[in-house]
Amino acid sequence: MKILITGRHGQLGSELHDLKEAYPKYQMVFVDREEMDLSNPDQIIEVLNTQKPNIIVSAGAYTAVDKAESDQELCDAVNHIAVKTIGAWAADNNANVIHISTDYVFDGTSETPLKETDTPDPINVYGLTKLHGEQALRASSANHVIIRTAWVYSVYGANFVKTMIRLMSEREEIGVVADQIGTPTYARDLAKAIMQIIEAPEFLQGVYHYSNEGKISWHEFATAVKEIKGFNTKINAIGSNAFPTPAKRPNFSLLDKSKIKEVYKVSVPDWKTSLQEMLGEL
Ligand SMILES: NC(=O)C1=CN([C@@H]2O[C@H](COP(=O)(O)OP(=O)(O)OC[C@H]3O[C@@H](n4cnc5c(N)ncnc54)[C@H](OP(=O)(O)O)[C@@H]3O)[C@@H](O)[C@H]2O)C=CC1
Ligand SMILES: Cc1cn([C@H]2C[C@H](O)[C@@H](COP(=O)(O)OP(=O)(O)O[C@H]3O[C@@H](C)C(=O)[C@@H](O)[C@H]3O)O2)c(=O)[nH]c1=O
Ligand SMILES: [Mg+2]
Repeated sequence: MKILITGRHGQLGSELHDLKEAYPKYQMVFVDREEMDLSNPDQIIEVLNTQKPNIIVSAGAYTAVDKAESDQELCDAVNHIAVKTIGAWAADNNANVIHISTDYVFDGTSETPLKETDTPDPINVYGLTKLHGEQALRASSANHVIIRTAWVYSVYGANFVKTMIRLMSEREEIGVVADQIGTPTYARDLAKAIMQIIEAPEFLQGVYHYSNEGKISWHEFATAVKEIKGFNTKINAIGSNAFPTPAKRPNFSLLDKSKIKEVYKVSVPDWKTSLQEMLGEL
């Protein structure tokens, strides 16, 4: 069984790579930007034809949410057209696709945890291109699982936790938004969940929501990092309007994880336990 993973050097790609030794029964092939430029459909097909994977884990993506607002074409190529291309190849070659999507496909107006049946309505370019990627994969008729996750962090790559540590080591006072509610996801937990899906006796298609357990704001997330790391920086709770960014973010993106727990029996660690684990390794 051969598994091809895109986004080798991203947070999720790196965590999946760390699990490679634990799964010697699979041939896990990782591709980075150089080996497979996701904005180049011909190269995607060429690599897939050479590698002929049984499973594709589509972890590569354009994730710079603010930059995407002025870089829509490239963002669409990577988050939408590449997924369409992967889906078409998988349908023709009977491969399964596990694709990663985002809480940012939702508009943030819900007041209850978001279910897979809730209607997406993105409010920024990144979210829109990710939604178009999901739709293209579904239309491809490839066997697929789409995992929508949220607020991903890891010791690898760039993320909110590492940004907060940098800011807190430089400043005495920072402001962090308190009116955007969701749940962080430790990329290692997500990588383990993906391997559990691969290990499952049956590949049950569809969309699944996955994050860690809990309900917090970015402000509470930053405060937890501060407490665990022992910083003295004052973290002011601010409204989104006091932290203007090119892209709008949803105010509420808490995901309901019932379906993935029920169908794939995955465990969903508490957000703070996972944050402590990650910070312990940083
Ligand atoms: N990060 C987050 O907070 C969240 C992420 N997600 C989704 O989860 C998945 C994994 O995200 P995560 O690991 O955090 O993302 P990262 O930004 O850490 O990694 C993305 C990877 O995609 C690669 N990539 C970007 N553009 C191209 C391209 N043109 N060709 C080839 N590779 C490219 C990057 O390559 P390079 O290293 O060369 O830049 C990088 O390795 C993505 O689908 C993302 O949309 C969902 C919710 C939250
Ligand atoms: C750096 C900083 C950010 N913020 C705010 C901005 C934003 O609303 C929130 C989080 O900032 P970030 O830029 O890390 O978040 P962002 O890049 O929007 O994170 C998103 O990335 C994509 C890829 C996803 O799929 C989403 O699930 C989500 O994780 O914190 C502050 O309030 N103060 C600060 O000092
Ligand atoms: Mg970001």
